Amino acid sequence: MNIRRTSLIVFLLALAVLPLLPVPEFWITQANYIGLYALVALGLVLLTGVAGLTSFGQAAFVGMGAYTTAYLSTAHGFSPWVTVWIGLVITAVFALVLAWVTLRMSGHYLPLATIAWGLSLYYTLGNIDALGKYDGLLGLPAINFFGTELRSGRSFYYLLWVIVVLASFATLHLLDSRVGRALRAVKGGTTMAEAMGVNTFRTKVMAFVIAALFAAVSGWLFAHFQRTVNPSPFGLNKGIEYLFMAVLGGVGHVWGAIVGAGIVKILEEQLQVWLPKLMGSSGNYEVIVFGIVLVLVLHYARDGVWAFIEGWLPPVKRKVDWLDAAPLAEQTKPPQGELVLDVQAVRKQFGGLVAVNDVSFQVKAGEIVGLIGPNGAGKSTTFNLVTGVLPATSGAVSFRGQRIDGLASRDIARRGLSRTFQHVKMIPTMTVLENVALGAHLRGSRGVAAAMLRLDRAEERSLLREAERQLKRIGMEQYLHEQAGNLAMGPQRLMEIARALCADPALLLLDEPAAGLRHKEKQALVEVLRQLRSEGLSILLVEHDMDLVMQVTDRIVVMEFGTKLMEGTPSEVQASPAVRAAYLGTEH
Ligand SMILES: Nc1ncnc2c1ncn2[C@@H]1O[C@H](COP(=O)(O)OP(=O)(O)OP(=O)(O)O)[C@@H](O)[C@H]1O
Repeated sequence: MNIRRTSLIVFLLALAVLPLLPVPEFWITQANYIGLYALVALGLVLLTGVAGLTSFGQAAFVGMGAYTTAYLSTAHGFSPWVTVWIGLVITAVFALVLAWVTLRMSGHYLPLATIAWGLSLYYTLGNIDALGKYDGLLGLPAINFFGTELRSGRSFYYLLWVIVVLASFATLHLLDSRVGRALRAVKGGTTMAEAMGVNTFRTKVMAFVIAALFAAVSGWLFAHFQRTVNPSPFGLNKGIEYLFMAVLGGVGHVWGAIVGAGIVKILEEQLQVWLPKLMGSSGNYEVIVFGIVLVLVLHYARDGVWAFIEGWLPPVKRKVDWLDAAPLAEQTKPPQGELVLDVQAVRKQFGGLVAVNDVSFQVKAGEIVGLIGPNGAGKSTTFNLVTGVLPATSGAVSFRGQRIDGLASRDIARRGLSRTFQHVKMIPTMTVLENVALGAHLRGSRGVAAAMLRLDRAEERSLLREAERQLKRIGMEQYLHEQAGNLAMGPQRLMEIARALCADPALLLLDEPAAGLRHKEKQALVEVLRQLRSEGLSILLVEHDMDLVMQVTDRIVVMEFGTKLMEGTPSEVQASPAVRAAYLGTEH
């Protein structure tokens, strides 16, 4: 048995036996608070650590769960087992609205909006008569668990920690799934994820809602643990503290949430005892210490405490369980010679600059077309117009007879057009296999619930099988379990091609695939491209390496200053004085 599994079992056993030991009640209370906090921090692992979205407003969602159950159980006699669901629904609605409004906007809108949300809920709760204003509500019932009232800290402990452990495993399962890969892809910007067919907005909203729901469950438990609620634990300060726990523990790691919650709770307790003694007066001095610790952590240990623990553990090795998985369905491919891509007088203006000036060209099934030109000629912009990254100012782009200009990248990807990037875009902390499996996102359909409950395994095995098949197709099977971030530039670019192939495209768009490659790697790339063409794939290739372009392309479109200079076979282009002049920068 490996050390990871052993450590996990030891941890779970320790959790299970703690209340049975003759430890002081105070320990149990501490452990309960750690569990309550860990549940909120767990949501932040998904939201901030994995999806890269910062929220200071989680305490407000805790308050929502707590106050819903407090009010309904005291004023209307609802059972906590009913109020938990009502709290979750109310929280989901608020989280959806908040996410809907703020997540479309980039930059600092979300953190700012969550600060506003944290502040406003606190003052709202404190001003509603029915909720007891700042005094809050008293006399909440204890949770009744199959006839047993969970009144003592020890009995409450089990319900709480079972929920925390289940939520941790559900989060781990989610991260190791189709949706989890999409969520990780969102962090580095939306372009790559969208090109792989991920609806990045929906994915972010999903993360926000899940984090809010975890917080609401924590609030529900908190309310019935304390048996009283008031607004102060749900204010902005606490929201910042939750974020601190997640960052300190290791914001990208599920177990970091528990570690962070544990450290903060114990530290807080100790500091509250010692600091007033040291300072000679009472006050919230621990907040100052937390601030300093946070700055130090962000400076010296960005990945938090868990990263250190992780460093001691052996690397996770994925079990190969997909060899007999059902193959994914494939789209019917266009017959050789059929018009695949038709670019008609496409134009892009950036203010006064015409980056692409009424350019037209076509790509037929089974051919490799090169798009070349000096720096700044407009190749990448043309590429982005075709793939939906940029909207065209005018002109038309059709793919297999249907207009695709104006469509989102992910909708274009769905039609069978897949791409790589000039600067490799990948998830460095995932393995090569997982990165490539992201390319097959649109070929799967299982969502969050299936992933959390591990009901997505059959589909997941098929996706991984396909990823392995594509890696083998381009000769990269030896890198399957390597962390993508450890790869040299050549294999990284090949990995991007495998990822694009995983989408089962009819047309592959490669943006400077040979950039940064060594001679041998370029030769390998030439072989890969030829092989793909022989398998009937069409390829549009933007490339600066003339040697490679001349070796693999059937036709070449030359651009200069945003316009199409000429189009022809490699030998025609090589013989053209105009092309030579364009590259040498002389008049023609
Ligand atoms: N978002 C943008 N805003 C303003 N100008 C832009 C933008 N993107 C590109 N341009 C300009 O459009 C022109 C074409 O750029 P583009 O990147 O398409 O050229 P390229 O042929 O791909 O060049 P390279 O080979 O260096 O990648 C350049 O003058 C560039 O500065």
